[in-house]
Amino acid sequence: MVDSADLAVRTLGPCRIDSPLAPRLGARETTQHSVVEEDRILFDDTLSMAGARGVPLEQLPSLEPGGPRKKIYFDPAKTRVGIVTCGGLCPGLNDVIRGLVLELSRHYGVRRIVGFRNGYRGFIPEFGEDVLDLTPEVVMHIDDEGGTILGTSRGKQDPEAIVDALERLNINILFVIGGDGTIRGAMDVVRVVEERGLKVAVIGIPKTIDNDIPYIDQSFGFQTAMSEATKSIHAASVEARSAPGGIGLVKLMGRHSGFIACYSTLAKDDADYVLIPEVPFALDGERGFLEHLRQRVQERGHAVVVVAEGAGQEHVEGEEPGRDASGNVRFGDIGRLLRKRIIEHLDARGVENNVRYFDPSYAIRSVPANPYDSAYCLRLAHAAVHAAMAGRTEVIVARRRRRFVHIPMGLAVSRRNHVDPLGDLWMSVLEATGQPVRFE
Ligand SMILES: Nc1ncnc2c1ncn2[C@@H]1O[C@H](COP(=O)(O)OP(=O)(O)O)[C@@H](O)[C@H]1O
Ligand SMILES: O=P(O)(O)OC[C@H]1O[C@](O)(COP(=O)(O)O)[C@@H](O)[C@@H]1O
Ligand SMILES: [Mg+2]
Repeated sequence: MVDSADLAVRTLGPCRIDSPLAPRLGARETTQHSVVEEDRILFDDTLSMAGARGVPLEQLPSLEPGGPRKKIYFDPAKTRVGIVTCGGLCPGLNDVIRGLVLELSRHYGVRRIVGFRNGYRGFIPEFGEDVLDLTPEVVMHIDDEGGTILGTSRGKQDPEAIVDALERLNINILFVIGGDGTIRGAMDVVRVVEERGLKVAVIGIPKTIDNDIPYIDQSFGFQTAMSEATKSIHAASVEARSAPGGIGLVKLMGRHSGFIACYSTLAKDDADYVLIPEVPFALDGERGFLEHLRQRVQERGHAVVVVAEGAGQEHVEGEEPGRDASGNVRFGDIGRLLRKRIIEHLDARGVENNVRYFDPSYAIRSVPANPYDSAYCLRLAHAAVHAAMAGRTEVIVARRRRRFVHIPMGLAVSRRNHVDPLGDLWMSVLEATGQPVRFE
């Protein structure tokens, strides 16, 4: 259970410098549209959860609000900033980089901003990566392209060497744009910064198309990625409806979470089945998936199946793809397994079938952000700059229940965000597809 200690935000010290944005903050007060910096945002949002704490109102766990402060910690004229992007691609990475540079330059007057290339390896001399000077002119139109102008990578790097690079370049603010692994790497950097008694702020902007980062509404880029995924689901539906016994089968990314599969199905209500990592399913047997699919195809003449890449791994044992450079599990190919098993099952029963397999894989994450995610990325970048200039560290900036907040990194990596099989989202998917609650 999350408590107040989990939500405490670390700071480098008192804020004594007038913020350039202070004149804009004078008349503000806490409303449903804004929160003043002295206020806090309740963590629990139902009476039952708040009541279960059994503590007075002021002791309920609460989050520090994001947004500009009247006073800041860093002197903009003496501030040098580093930016790094790590892990898998996600629509909006360039939007975040652009937003950070424009906010730092235009509103705080920070002039020295560098980008580290290819993830954390950009700090390590052996990789010979030069840094990239980031100015408004350099970043102005980078949001038109997917990917990241800095490049990215996976694989743990030595935090001591990373902090050596920060010291060599006199960097006192580091923005890390990445997912769970990146945030863990940032925590290692914070530890070394403290051991050396340095005053360096490390702020995370949570990134992943998987939406597997907890305690936030949705990670940036997720909406764009799931929108891209709907194109494959629609194509699968067209193929399935255009052939006797047509079956469209779509495999989608998402790692150990089924959010992309769920939302892209709800958006393009063409799927008859959604299979996700969070809900096991039996393939065989009278109540298994294959038999149910056979009946659906014989009744309707076609069907669409959406499967998340991490689903049904118990059916692809023996394929030992191992782990990637960051230690993330690599999955057996559930898409190809399902394709094979569906054809075998229907052929054996003399049921005509034409299976069309779609694996959009990287196509959903290498596109530019849609306008919604672009706006979201810009606001996240603004919040990250405000947090850093106010001397916060070891936090990610996030939107939680429509409010921008500071979430300690330790909490952000304490668990993974999953589709709750008993939650509203999965209920909606079952209602949309009409599939049984369980295949067993
Ligand atoms: N457990 C960890 N501890 C420290 N650093 C990590 C850890 N896992 C990953 N990293 C660092 O974070 C980077 C990205 O992590 P990864 O899990 O691949 O992607 P993402 O952060 O997008 O989920 C890796 O290049 C690695 O340097
Ligand atoms: O980019 P790689 O190494 O092929 O890994 C693919 C994985 O990256 C992702 O696209 C995004 O993962 P991260 O955001 O955690 O990096 C996953 O959905 C997918 O399983
Ligand atoms: Mg990740």
